[in-house]
Amino acid sequence: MSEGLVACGITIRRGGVPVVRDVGFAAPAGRVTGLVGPNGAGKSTLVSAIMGLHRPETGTISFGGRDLVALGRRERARLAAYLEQSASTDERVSVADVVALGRIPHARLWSPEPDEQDDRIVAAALERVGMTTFSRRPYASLSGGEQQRVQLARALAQEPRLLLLDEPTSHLDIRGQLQALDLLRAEAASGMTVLVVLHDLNLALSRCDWLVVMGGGQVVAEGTPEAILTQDLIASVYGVRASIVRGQSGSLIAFDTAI
Ligand SMILES: Nc1ncnc2c1ncn2[C@@H]1O[C@H](COP(=O)(O)OP(=O)(O)OP(=O)(O)O)[C@@H](O)[C@H]1O
Repeated sequence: MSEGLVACGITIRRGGVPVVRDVGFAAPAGRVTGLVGPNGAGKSTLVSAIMGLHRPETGTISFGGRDLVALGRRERARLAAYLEQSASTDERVSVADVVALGRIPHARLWSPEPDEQDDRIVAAALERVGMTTFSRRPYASLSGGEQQRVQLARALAQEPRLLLLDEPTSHLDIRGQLQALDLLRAEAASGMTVLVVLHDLNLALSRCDWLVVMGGGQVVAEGTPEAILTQDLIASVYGVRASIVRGQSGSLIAFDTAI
């Protein structure tokens, strides 16, 4: 397996407080890695640091053996796409224009206008998220879930080798959630490294190849979902009593009560 994303000894302060503390993990290439943990665990801070939005006080972050922290903005954007928790976009533009933003890192300096290839990539990305018929609509006129699909298309249009997504399914209905995760799995199968922050542990259990669990700014577990999403872990990290129901088509977490 080729080397994907590797973080070692990452500490990040926000407002003077170390909210990510000595974090190390790996997200293998060709796999969907889920980053899970309760509110405030430090997931978004960690992911945004991978994109250079917060500078770690200590530690290293590499992708394919290259130091990501040292990369310039344009170089990083050609390598990695980031779907933020609440992606903001100038809402007066059309859906196709929003997706075309994903092509900016690939624009040639001497001819910055999108060409036919860009148009094809934008159209293909819209089709992959089922939003082709919305392409001329004003972005602002879309529902929250539709906007989230368009933002996913923007990230795909960037043709990244590393895709970071912070709660990309928070506005999606159950079908949309499964479609989005299956789309990420298909991208990973063609070699992309995918790191996705999720709150839905059943989605993480059924669709992620690898999980990193954070709690209190630290990584508390890392491994295959089946191996690490145990009753004890859910109780200690989330403070929730749950049982794991093993069925023929996989396992399911049945949540009982907050402890
Ligand atoms: N400017 C700041 N000053 C102090 N603390 C901050 C600041 N910004 C963020 N934090 C804290 O950092 C911690 C980690 O936040 P982060 O957004 O990374 O968590 P998260 O795991 O993504 O949470 P959620 O699941 O709620 O999105 C939180 O406790 C948050 O309150």
